[in-house]
Formats: sequence, C-alpha cells, structure tokens
Amino acid sequence: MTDLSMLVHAKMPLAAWIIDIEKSNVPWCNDAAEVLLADSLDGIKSGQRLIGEALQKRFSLYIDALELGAILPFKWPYVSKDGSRYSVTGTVISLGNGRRGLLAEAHPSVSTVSLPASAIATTVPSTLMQVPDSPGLLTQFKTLSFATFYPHGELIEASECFVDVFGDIQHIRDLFAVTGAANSFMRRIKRQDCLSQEIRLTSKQGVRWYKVEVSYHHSTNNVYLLTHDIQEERDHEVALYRLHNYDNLTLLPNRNLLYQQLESALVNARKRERQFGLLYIDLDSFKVINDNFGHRIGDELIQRVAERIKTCIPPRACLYRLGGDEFVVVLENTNAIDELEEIAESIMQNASNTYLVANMEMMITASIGIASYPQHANDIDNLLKNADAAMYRAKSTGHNLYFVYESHMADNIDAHLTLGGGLRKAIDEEQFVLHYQPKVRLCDEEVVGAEALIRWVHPELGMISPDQFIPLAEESGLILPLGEWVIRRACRQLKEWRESGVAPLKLSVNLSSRQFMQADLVDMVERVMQETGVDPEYFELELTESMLMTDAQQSIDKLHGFRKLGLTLSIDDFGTGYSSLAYLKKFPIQTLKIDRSFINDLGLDSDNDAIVKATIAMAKSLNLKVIAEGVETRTQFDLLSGYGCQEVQGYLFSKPLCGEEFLRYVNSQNVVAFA
Ligand SMILES: Nc1nc2c(ncn2[C@@H]2O[C@H](COP(=O)(O)O[C@H]3[C@@H](O)[C@H](n4cnc5c(=O)[nH]c(N)nc54)O[C@@H]3COP(=O)(O)O)[C@@H](O)[C@H]2O)c(=O)[nH]1
Repeated sequence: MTDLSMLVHAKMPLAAWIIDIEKSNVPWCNDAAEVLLADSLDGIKSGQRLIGEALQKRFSLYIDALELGAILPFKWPYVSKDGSRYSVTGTVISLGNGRRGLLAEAHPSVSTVSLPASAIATTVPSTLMQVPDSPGLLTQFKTLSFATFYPHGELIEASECFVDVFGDIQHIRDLFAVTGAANSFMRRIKRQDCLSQEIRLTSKQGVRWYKVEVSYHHSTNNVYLLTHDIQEERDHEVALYRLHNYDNLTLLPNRNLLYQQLESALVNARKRERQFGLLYIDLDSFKVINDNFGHRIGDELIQRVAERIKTCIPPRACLYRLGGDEFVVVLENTNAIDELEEIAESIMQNASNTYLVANMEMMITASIGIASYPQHANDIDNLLKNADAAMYRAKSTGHNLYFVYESHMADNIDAHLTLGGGLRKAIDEEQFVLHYQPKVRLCDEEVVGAEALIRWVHPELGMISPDQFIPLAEESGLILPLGEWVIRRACRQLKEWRESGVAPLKLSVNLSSRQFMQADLVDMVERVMQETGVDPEYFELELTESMLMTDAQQSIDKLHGFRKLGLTLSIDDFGTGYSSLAYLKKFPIQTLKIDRSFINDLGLDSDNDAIVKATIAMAKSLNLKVIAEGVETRTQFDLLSGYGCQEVQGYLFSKPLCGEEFLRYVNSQNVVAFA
C-alpha cells in the first residue's frame, strides 16, 4: 500500500448513524455506516432502516432510563463481518419537536473482546454518565462534525466539533461562500432525500474541501448534515497530480501532460481542420557539463535554459520538459510552418547565449527538430518521432541548428535503430574497415601522420559513418571490443607500412569515453602493441577534454601509464570542452588538436580567430604541438600558418582514404620523404 493510500485509509470517515429511539428506526446513516451495519439493520434503504427485534429490546432499557431522567451516553462494542472491532458511542440528540434521537459513531477499537457481528447496537451501556438535558445535547459530540437543520436551512443543533470547525452558524447557507450555491444545495437535498458529495465550504480556517453526507428525513422533517474535512487528501491528490504531471526541476509540465495536450490538439485540429506543430529541442553536449561540473550545476543550467526558452516562445505555445536535456514546444492552431520556424530561430538566438551559473559564464546551444500535423504525421507518436528525427539530423549536421522534418530523416533513424541489433554480428564478422586521413606539416606541406577513422561496411546499408554507430556501441558496451579491434588494426597497418618501406608516419586512433574508463585499457594497449610489434613512438591516442575532465586525477594516472609505454597523446576537439589550464599543465599530453568548429569561420569571425591564436600561443607556452582539423580552404591554411600552427588535417589535402588510396596519396605527395 502506498503512503497516500494508507493516509486516505486512515482518514476514512467514521461510520455514523442516528437512531430514532421512539420509532426504533434509523432515519439517517452515512455511507460508512451502511457498509458497517449491513448485516445488522433490516432493509437499509433511505428512510426505512428498521432496527432489529433484539436491538429494539435493548433500546427500551435505555428509553426507560431516559424517562427516569438519566441521559446516558452509550458505549458498546461492535464487531463487523470481517472481524474488525469497533467501539460505538451513542449520544442523545434532539430530533426537533421535543423528540430525541441517538447519534451513534463507530470508532476502530483496540479492544481484544470478540463479539459476534450481530451484536450491533446495545449491550448494557458500559459507561454511564450524567449529561445535561436537551437542548444542546448534540454539543457533547466531540469527534463528529454533525448538525441538524430545519428544511428551510435554519440550524436546529450542531455538535461541538461542528461549531469548532464552522463557528456559530445560524443557517445552512452560512456554510457557503455564495448564496446561490446554498439554495441549489438545499433544493437538491429535498429532491434526493440523501446525498453524499465533495464540496468547498467556508470554515473558520477558510474555504476548504469537505465530504458532506446529507439526509432529509420526512418523518422528523429534519435535515442531517455530517461533514468530513478532506482538504488534506485533496492536497495530497494535488501533490500526486503534480508529481505525475510536472517536472520537479523546472516545474514545467512533463511528458504525461504533453501527451494529453497533443491528444486534445489532434482532436481539435481534426474537427476544425487546423494544423498544430511541435519543436523537439535537445541541448548540445549537455553531458559534458554534467560530467565536468557535476549534476548540481547541470540542474541549475537546465533551470536557467527552461526559463530562457519560456521567454522565447509566444504566450499561446506550451513548453514541456521530457527529461534530461530534452524539451518540447507545442503550438496549436497554426496554419504555417513558418510560425514554428520563427520560434526555433528565437530559441536559437536567445537560449544559445551565456548563462550565469554558480558564478561561471556557461554557454549552451540547442538542436531543434520541427514536425507539424497533418503534413508530417497523422498521429501523435509519429509526430513526436518525426520531430525527433529532424532534431537528430540537426545534431548530426552540426550544433545550434534546426531542421523541419523530411521523410528521408525517419529512414535514417530507423536505420540507426536497426543498426544497434547488427553491431554485435558486425564485430564478430569484422564488417569494419579503417580509413586514414593525412596530417600535413604546415611549413613544407609534407604528410607526417594520419588519423585512423573507422567505417562500417554494412552488407545491406553500405558504408556507415561512425557518427551513426559509435554512440550505439557506447550505449551497448560494444565499444570495448570494437575499440580494441581499431587499435589492433591500426597497429598492424602501421607495421605493414613500415615493412613496405614507407617513411615513418605517426598514426593516431580515437578513444571513446566509455573505452577510456575501461580499467585495463593501458594493459590492453600494451598487449596489442607487443603482439603487433609496433614502434610506440609512432602511435598516438586522441582523447577529448571531457573524457579527461570526468575524473581528472584518474585520467592523469592513466595518461602516465600510456606515456610509460612510449606512445604520444593528443587532446582532440580542443576548445569545445571545459578543460582548465591548471589541468592541462598536469596532463602528460604532447598535442592539441583545435576543433574544426573554430577553423570553419577562420578569417570570417574575429572571435574564432582570437581563440585560435590564443590556443596556439598557449600550446607553445606549454610546449605542445598544435594541429588544426577541418581545414578546407587555402585561406584557412594561410591564416593558420601565420598564427604558428604546426600541422593541419582536412579536406583541403584529403578526405579519409582506405589503406591503399592513402598509400598512393602519401607516395604522390611526399616525394622527398620516401626516398
Ligand atoms: N571512438 C572512436 N571514434 C571514432 C573512430 N573513428 C571515427 N570516430 C569518430 O567519429 C566521428 C566522425 O568521424 P568521421 O565521420 O570519420 O569524420 C572525421 C573526418 O572525416 C572529419 N573531417 C576531417 N576533415 C574534415 C574537413 O575538412 N571538413 C569536414 N567537414 N570534416 C572533416 O572529421 C572527423 C574526424 O574528427 P576528429 O576525430 O575529431 O579528428 C568523429 O568524432 C571521430 O572522432 C574510432 O575508431 N573510434
């Protein structure tokens, strides 16, 4: 049982009923009493609940006592059909016109006395106590909030508990904030005789939720009202609703509410022949922030981003957080995709700015996918899937972009998902090859090295890029055997080139983060190098800043392990992560590779130029070699040369080539080196 259901159970209303002593019937009982007394009362029907014969006899004893002037509150045990024990307390109340009744309430009992279920109403009273005579007898009633009214609503009598809760009211309408509500309530009671309802009443504590059980009894012409405060349950229900439907961190509606809004948007759009659309937003490289600064900072950034996105969308659009770094914006009643694109642009311009988090200026960008009903899908699941596919395309094309869905994008995603299944088989069947991209020395344009880049030659899908399957290999853990295969294949290739007389070239391989965390990584590399007999001086590992910063101290130990083997180490994609200068000095690395995002706009964006110049200067001061990746134009090459960069890699010289093509390329370029 959950905490909430236990609480609700504990708050179950007490069973309460009124006994008309003279008529020996029960003019009123609440729902709980109806369940509890089902076996003991004959024909429990509204207004016709008759007391059984045995009970009638016992009551006559009590009536006698009353006539002798004693007002006796009753206490008697009661055992329900399921064996639960209760202590029933009876209190004399006025039924109007000088008639008396007994208001009985059953409290769960801790008593161990076991009595048959039929012992409902009276054994001889266990406690006899003198209480003041009517009026005001009901005021003795301490635990139940109960009141009787004349049919027009004037109060006859209220229990002490009722007065504590609602104050000294004169009329039933005093319980209602609005008179109209009171009148319609009274009309309903007369129509239905009895009703049980959850409503808001004005109490001394303010307006609160109550469960009211009301009964109009024709023979006494009285209205009986019992109230249970259910505000706490309502608060818990609201809290539970919030928990299920809102994101705790950003307080934005979550996936549940997203689906609800999309379902209703779909119904409206179909009915009115309108369109609606959504933007699927995923923050770029958010993992890097979490990994480097911890989840507390990551969470704070997510909150800031959510606030920023909210300011970039029109008031009629709704923002949801799906979890992690994923958000969705829904825009209903739109007739143009342009409107969705405008929102995407506004998010990219405003959200992709700096955020002040924990006294640090942080930058984050977002990739956005757009899909709209009915152009891109006819149902909710496909609409979300297609917006996700467009977002995925934006992410794989570069960051801080948005794409509107096109049908081929879903094919890519489908392929992406089916690739996962084939990966294990592909490793077993060695469906992979390495391609090699030359690294060129700037001063003389000689090829001095290469980067080994994996490709999957899929039997049906053809050549698949590592961007598509490396993340899957990481997720599934298959990156470990795959990574080992890459290192072994690269070492063999290096050995083959050396044996066939190629001048010494430094060959680098990429390590993935999961691979870098592998406990026996250094041992594995050492084993493969010994096995293949490669000269460690010509073998290099490329690692990213985020990998190293995840656990900087452990990284330093691991890097020293590699250095002891004699190989060199390079930081890849430099500038995109968050490595600090202090750590850079401690990492035993030899090379910085400037990320191609800085090279793209070289000469066009003064900020990028400044970053590249500063990186080169810093690398020099740390005695590190600098290589620039993604060099595609002569202008970029010349600028890098002017800034003092030592090596370049990029399409200006060559795309990654298969082993044979690479050899041909090197032979054609390095006339001098391969004498
Ligand atoms: N863990 C491993 N990761 C690997 C391995 N092989 C590759 N990768 C990573 O996959 C990413 C994509 O690689 P790829 O598609 O091979 O792209 C590389 C180059 O083709 C591309 N490049 C190089 N020059 C240019 C250029 O001038 N323009 C341009 N648009 N692209 C260019 O860059 C990729 C190399 O990047 P990097 O590794 O950062 O030097 C990529 O992240 C690979 O790292 C593997 O075996 N294991």
